[in-house]
Amino acid sequence: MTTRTPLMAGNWKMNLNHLEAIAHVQKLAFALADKDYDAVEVAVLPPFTDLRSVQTLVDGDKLKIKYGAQDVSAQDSGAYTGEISGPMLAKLKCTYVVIGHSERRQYHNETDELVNAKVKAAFKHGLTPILCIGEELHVREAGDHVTHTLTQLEGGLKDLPAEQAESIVIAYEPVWAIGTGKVCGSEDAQEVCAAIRGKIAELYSQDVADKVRIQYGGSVKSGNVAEIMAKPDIDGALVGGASLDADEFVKIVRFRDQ
Ligand SMILES: O=C[C@H](O)COP(=O)(O)O
Repeated sequence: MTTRTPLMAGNWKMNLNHLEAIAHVQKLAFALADKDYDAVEVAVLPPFTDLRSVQTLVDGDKLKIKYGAQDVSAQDSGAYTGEISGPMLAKLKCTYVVIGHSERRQYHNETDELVNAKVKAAFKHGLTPILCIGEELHVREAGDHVTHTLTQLEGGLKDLPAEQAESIVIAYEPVWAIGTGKVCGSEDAQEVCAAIRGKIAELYSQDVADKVRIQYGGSVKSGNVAEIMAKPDIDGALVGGASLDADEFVKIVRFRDQ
């Protein structure tokens, strides 16, 4: 039985400028102790413009907090105005990169094909993808949430070798629970996360499936995180709004105390 270290990641979305980012990470660093990092991997996912400042702080103060980006280009370089490449993020020593967040799928028309290309670009440059999948409300109401989410999973993982797949992080984020305050019931979240692990076992092997960390995301707060984390196939949370409040995010990291 593989032991998976929980990953609590704060997706700041389009919030906090680079000065605010420094103050925020300093607050987190001040509050978090070695025992927190021993139990949980903690990461922040700031906007691109903050990454250099966060890197300087993390390097300079030798912080144990990890960081990453919210998106990556499928291309390595070239005439792609506005895009940020894998090599650029690798140079900033990012550990993680969020790929296929529902806000990218919805507002930037990202398809499973593009998401798959971005996953491959991330691995090519030594970044660990946090691959986001999950259904909209109408899909859940129709009872198609598992099929829909597994189709996105298969699309995102297409042609990915097992040695890469085993280190990917999957974030199950039901779109209707994002930023709405409507948290998906822990049983419902577990149902989909178990199905995700089952599909990975089918696509690769049980050994690979046992290694992959699956996060839940959607209105996670200190008040509901413990119940969610009690589920066997949920290995962490991708936290949006609540990660902007340092005290609240620290409480989420300390989910075992809630
Ligand atoms: O990436 C994070 C998710 O979209 C969840 O956002 P939220 O915690 O604000 O609902």
